[in-house]
Amino acid sequence: MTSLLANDTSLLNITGWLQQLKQQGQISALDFHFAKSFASSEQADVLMVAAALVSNELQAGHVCIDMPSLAKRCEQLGACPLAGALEPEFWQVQLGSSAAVMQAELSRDAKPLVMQYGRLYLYRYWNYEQQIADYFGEHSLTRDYPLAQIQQQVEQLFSPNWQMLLQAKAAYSAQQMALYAQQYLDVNDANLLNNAEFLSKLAGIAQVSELQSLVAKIANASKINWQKLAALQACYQPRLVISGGPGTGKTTTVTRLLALLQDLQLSAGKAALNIQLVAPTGKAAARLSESIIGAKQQLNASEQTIATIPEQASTIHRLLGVIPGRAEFRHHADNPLALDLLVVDEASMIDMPLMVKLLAAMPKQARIILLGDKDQLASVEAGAVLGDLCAFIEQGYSQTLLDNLQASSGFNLSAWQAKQPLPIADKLCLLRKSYRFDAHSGIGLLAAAVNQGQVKQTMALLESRREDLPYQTLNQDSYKDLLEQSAKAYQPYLEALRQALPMEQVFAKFHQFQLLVALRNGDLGVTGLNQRIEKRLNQQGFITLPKHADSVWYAGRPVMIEQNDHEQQLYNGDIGICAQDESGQLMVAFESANGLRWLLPSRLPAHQSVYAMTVHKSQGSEFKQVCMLLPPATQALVNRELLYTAITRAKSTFSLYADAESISAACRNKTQRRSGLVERLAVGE
Ligand SMILES: Nc1ncnc2c1ncn2[C@@H]1O[C@H](COP(=O)(O)OP(=O)(O)OP(=O)(O)O)[C@@H](O)[C@H]1O
Repeated sequence: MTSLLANDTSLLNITGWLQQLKQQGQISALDFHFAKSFASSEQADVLMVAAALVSNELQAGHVCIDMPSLAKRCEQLGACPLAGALEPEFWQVQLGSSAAVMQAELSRDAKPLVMQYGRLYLYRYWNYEQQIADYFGEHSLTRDYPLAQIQQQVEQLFSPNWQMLLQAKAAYSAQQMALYAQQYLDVNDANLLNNAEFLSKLAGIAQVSELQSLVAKIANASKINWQKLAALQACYQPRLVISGGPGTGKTTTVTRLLALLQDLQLSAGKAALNIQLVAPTGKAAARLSESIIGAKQQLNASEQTIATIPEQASTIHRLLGVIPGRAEFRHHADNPLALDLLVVDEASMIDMPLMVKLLAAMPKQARIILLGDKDQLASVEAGAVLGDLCAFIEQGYSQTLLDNLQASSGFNLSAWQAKQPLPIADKLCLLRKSYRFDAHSGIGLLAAAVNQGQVKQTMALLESRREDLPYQTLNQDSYKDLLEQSAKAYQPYLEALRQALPMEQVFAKFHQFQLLVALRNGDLGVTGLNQRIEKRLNQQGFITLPKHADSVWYAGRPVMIEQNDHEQQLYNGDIGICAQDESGQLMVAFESANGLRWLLPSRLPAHQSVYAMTVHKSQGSEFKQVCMLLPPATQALVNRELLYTAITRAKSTFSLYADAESISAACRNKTQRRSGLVERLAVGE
């Protein structure tokens, strides 16, 4: 079928229209040139508009565009010279009959554009999505280890901290203790512990062994511990995604899970698994290493097993092997990684192209464990892979997996039997309990309220004046207060620098506090706030701004790298602090696994001062105190994931400067990134 307007005049009109959109900044030069590549095709007018818009969607993080959105975008952009373009059916009919569009339901002959389930893709992105759907849609259950061995090892690794329970018993009343023990031991039925007989027996206990035998009487069938289940799932499922909010024990669980698998390997007389740890950024990798080292110290396992768990994590880019100047990596399907098990932390930050490259480089039989928080901001680039995979996380498990999990845990999982079992659902586990925040922690409660979109509850928490949740409405006065508070919070690291304390201590003090914002520019964004905080610290004498207008460097300037530079081994998100060396020369220090690295300021790739940081850049980091400025609701960036991600970066205090309307908008606006991955996994493609 040829378009109604497929003639020279219409093509000129379309080209002019797209040109105008490019000049207005509505579409990029890349979108425009991609559109022009269809200029000599049949139905060129239709294809050019569709191509420009689908390409443009990638910049908003969408992997594809659906027909109603194509029509809506044409309406929003205005004056589209294509008759019928405001109707979804127009696009369905026109693209559905175009020779330049692969109809994925009918054929797999590659074409530049692809249509599937009413969505239009660039071929490359359709193919990425297909590879992820194939990887996670495959049936991959295994039974590599004997049941008795699994049961025994998992009990040992996940045994409760008895001393901690005994200490709690000394501090709590009988009723409080019953509640605490119920939560700590993951007992479903409160009456099992909160009854006269149990309480009187508990009261008489003084030794760990007595406590153990009392607790042993509570049948496993009345408990569910999701951390333990995640570890067991890994015994049967070589491809696993573990999602959980802050402090739900993702690192603790993965460390125990690795110990379990290594134990099983060693007791079967096999070689220990070659395990590698990665994260998307250097900062997140450093944090993963730190957490694994901490979790290993708590492990109830043999020294031999503990020694087989690695501590050093690297970035995904480093693992895959960057080739300077090339988009491909050294490791790919034809040159897979040499490993048996890969742990990938902060998986929500991984965009679709990088995820595909990582999965492609995995050896066929190797295990992969993705860790992350499905509710955090999605990756900066297109896709929301972790979120899409986790769409099935409450779906329940197949009979086979359920039988194995029940047999190895003793838990009653009948409520978790899937009505329609899907391979992807067998690969997911959600950790549901936070071990970091107790029931009274404002941060934990606030994160949960925002995540569930509860506006009233969120406002009530913020207005309750909790110590860990200082809140002020954003106005001129509170803006000044925010500058004052931020400058004050940064003084300790500058004081440490002035006293010439070791740089490690300067960094530790710097990381105690972080101001987070949504915008890059303007008074409410990174640039405006950086300038004002710098000015304030200069007035207070904590820094001395350079006299020459063309110089930006001074001792104490904290910077964040904004571009990967493989030669210098500096990566997007790395933080450095400027300081004088012995000769008085200004250098920038960076922390690394092998200690400090010092670089000349002139050697740094793109960077920016980092008194204020965007929430996006803060992913994978944690700070004792976080202060957030949420811009007015008119900003498209104000959404639930943004506020939730900012809150969950804070360990002890989260202070918010925002107006009520903006907080309410953030709670209500859940971002939807368009992709077809959920549908493809649901039909088991
Ligand atoms: N089963 C458990 N029993 C007692 N404490 C636990 C348990 N699991 C985790 N914790 C504690 O909770 C805290 C958070 O655990 P962990 O760091 O593993 O969580 P996480 O989900 O990786 O956190 P993050 O929010 O940093 O990603 C740690 O102090 C850890 O020791």
